[in-house]
Amino acid sequence: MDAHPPVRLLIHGATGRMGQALLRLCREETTGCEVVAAVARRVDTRVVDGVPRFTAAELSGVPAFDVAIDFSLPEGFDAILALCVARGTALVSGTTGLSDAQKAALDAASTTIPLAWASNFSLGVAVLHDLVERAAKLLPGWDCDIVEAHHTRKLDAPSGTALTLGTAAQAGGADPHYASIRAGDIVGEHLVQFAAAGERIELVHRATNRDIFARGALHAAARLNARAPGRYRVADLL
Ligand SMILES: NC(=O)C1=CN([C@@H]2O[C@H](COP(=O)(O)OP(=O)(O)OC[C@H]3O[C@@H](n4cnc5c(N)ncnc54)[C@H](OP(=O)(O)O)[C@@H]3O)[C@@H](O)[C@H]2O)C=CC1
Ligand SMILES: O=C(O)C1=N[C@H](C(=O)O)C[C@H](O)C1
Repeated sequence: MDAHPPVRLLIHGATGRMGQALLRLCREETTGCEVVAAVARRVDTRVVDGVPRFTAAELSGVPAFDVAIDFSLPEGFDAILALCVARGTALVSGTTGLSDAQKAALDAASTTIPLAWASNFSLGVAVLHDLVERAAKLLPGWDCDIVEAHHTRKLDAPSGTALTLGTAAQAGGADPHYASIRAGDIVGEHLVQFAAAGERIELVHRATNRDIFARGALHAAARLNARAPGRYRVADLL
């Protein structure tokens, strides 16, 4: 018998590409989590696979949960952050394209609840982040370019991951430039290139399946549950 009760999850953005991946993994894999509410802007069916669905307008009335996982859009982000603060629950968010005010609100909320926001929940990108900072430090004066490619439905550009990798490059002393490609159904690819006269280094991450992001977020949720308030990085929760 499992000594720990399951972590009760609210999935915010439940009908989207990421939301559907999260709900499927919670059904099919052993995650230590149980989805108690699925929220999207619009809802066609009230209960799907035993999980009650709520519209964004009904958010304040959702049942008790331990951790919210948010993969929605910037226009939905303020409401889920406010709900987690009001209920004193943890929040894992992968929503990209947040404004500076929303990023400041994340910092403010982390004084009262445990929070993990990341532009990319894959292990590979967490490692790439460190490699980029190290390469930038070792290659002063080299040109640094970050090229990201995603599916045509993606709304923000450059991607959140590209901007985070850019921060790593800047921490190493580089001055990165960005380019974005939107084509077909590309899940997510990031190339960080360092170039000088006569030579070039390319560091690349290619995601071929959204489950890597969803598994990373579920792992973060299980680890974040019942932690002290604060802002946690993916690396802190491995
Ligand atoms: N950090 C990471 O590892 C990753 C981050 N992402 C990011 O996650 C986000 C979602 O991506 P993706 O799943 O592809 O997007 P989708 O467009 O497929 O899904 C968005 C979801 O959010 C819901 N939504 C939109 N507006 C609101 C609102 N105001 N209130 C509540 N729910 C809302 C949508 O509901 P409805 O359909 O009813 O409008 C839908 O369920 C993006 O910001 C993306 O960049 C994506 C992959 C990995
Ligand atoms: O919207 C997506 O799809 C993705 N968004 C994230 C980002 O903006 O970096 C992460 C991943 O690349 C997929």
